[in-house]
Amino acid sequence: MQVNELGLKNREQWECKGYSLPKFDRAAVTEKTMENPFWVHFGAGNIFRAFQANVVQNLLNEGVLDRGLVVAEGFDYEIIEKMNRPHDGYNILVTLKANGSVEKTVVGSVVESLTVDSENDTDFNRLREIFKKDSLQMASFTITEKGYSLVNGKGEMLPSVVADMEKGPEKPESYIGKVVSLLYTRFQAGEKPIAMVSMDNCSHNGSKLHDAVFAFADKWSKTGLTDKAFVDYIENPAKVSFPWSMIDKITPRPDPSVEEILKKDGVEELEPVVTSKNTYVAPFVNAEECQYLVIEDAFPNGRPELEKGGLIFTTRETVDKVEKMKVCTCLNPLHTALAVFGCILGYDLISKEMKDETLKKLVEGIGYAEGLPVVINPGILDPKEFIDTVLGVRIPNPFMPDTPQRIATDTSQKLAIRFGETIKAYQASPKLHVSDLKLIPLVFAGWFRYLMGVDDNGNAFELSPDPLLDTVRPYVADVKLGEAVDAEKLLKPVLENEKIFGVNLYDVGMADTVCSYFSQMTAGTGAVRSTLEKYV
Ligand SMILES: NC(=O)c1ccc[n+]([C@@H]2O[C@H](COP(=O)([O-])OP(=O)(O)OC[C@H]3O[C@@H](n4cnc5c(N)ncnc54)[C@H](O)[C@@H]3O)[C@@H](O)[C@H]2O)c1
Ligand SMILES: O=P(O)(O)OC[C@@H](O)[C@@H](O)[C@H](O)[C@H](O)CO
Repeated sequence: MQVNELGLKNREQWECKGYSLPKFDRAAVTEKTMENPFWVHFGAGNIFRAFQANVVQNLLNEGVLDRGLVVAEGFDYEIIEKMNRPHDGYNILVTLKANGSVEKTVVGSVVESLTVDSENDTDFNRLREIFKKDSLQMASFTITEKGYSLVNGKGEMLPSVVADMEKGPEKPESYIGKVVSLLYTRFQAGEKPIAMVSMDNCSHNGSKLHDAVFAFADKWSKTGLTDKAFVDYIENPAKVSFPWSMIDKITPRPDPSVEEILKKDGVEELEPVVTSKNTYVAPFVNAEECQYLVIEDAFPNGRPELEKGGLIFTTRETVDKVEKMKVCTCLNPLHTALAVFGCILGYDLISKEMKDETLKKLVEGIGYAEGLPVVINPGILDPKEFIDTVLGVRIPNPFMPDTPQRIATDTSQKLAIRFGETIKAYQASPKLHVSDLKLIPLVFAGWFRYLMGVDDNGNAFELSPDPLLDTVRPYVADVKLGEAVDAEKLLKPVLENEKIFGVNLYDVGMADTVCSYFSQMTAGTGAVRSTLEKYV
């Protein structure tokens, strides 16, 4: 049983093992998609495989859609070369339900997989061709928060961005440079409309994508590297929109326990790959059942009826509220708290952490007591019910192989949005006081303690990748467990960094608390646990 066109010819073999297979005519769908593509997704990672690709598959099965997806990978070409192409774009989605049952679906809705590489003429020219098509309605993105950044940890423009800004849209190297070059192709083809939809977990994600795109369009238009009117095209929402969105579906990395289930069924060549750029991909993806994708309804070239697949289209204001609810209070901050302390306390599963009474109390406190008071009810989802499900069903799901190490990736990029927004809301409130926040500073102190790369037993552990590691690790490099530490002297430059925390922790009066917690957490082995027990 191979996950590819040939291997899927014997449908019975798969169906008798309980796999749901695509019910549409894939050859016909491929042909139509090649001719009239409507949706290109940038970022061929796990969330896309588990969520968007499956939504499109369901709509193809129901006959709501007659065309599939094109996926474009602009950062980690190995994903396309080692996964998508050998498997003809197929992928197995394994849904791990909280009651222990498992649903297996072969997803075949991705009918074209391309690298976004200006050195690869075949793929890049094909993308240019796609961007010239009248039929193209949306380009979406799950490229992680750092994918939108044009600068490094020190705030300096990335060399590839500097080069592209100077050279123009012909042969760009940087991710966003390549995307803007494709938009320029669309502009040149007759200023055709398109929605550029960021689906990453960052605040006001559409604006983040817009700002990065605008920086190139503005520069190129001003320096004559593109037509002067290109920037007006980007800035005209009737031509190019940048809707905000909120996406939610816990999608851990492909896990060996799931690989084993599929192997037992007789599925072959399942081995996951960890690419040289650290993406964990396999011919299968494992995810929870629960999912939400809420998108601002701003599609200048129209859009398919994706609401029939469960997506919610609404106003920007509602997306903002729903995103604040999920990313800033009711899910992602709790994840990051569990990630940081999970790594220090030696956990390798998020669900196991929820059996640790102290950690459970910690995330309940961050969610219900500190976060919930600043959540504005978005109307389409109830915040209290949402957090009840997150803490009662989703995060503790023992069948989900999610790890603190995955979630700890890029923590420096996430603290501002996951906690800073709450701090700002306390600052702005006439009734609430930043000094009431006792657990959020505990997570910040925990992050500094995490950066030491030494667990609570005093053993070294490997930190998850993060673009700021080289910048922030040196601040704690000389701290030794059991030795007195002048936390303020060491940590001040970081505590002041609004980019990391969303606020200057001195200005909001939280720096002293973080320093005090950090000193307590470094008092010796076991000090992280005892500090948590003291304050939670
Ligand atoms: N996995 C989840 O549970 C989940 C849920 C909701 C939202 N998301 C969002 O989706 C993003 C991707 O998650 P995933 O599960 O697909 O991760 P993944 O590790 O499977 O894939 C990451 C994707 O981002 C790309 N990427 C990584 N660094 C990049 C960079 N510097 N520039 C451009 N592209 C880069 C990779 O090439 C790959 O396509 C997350 O960062 C988050 O914003 C994930
Ligand atoms: O994907 P990241 O790296 O932004 O964050 C890690 C997790 O918190 C995240 O992936 C959640 O699983 C997801 O946001 C749930 O919808």
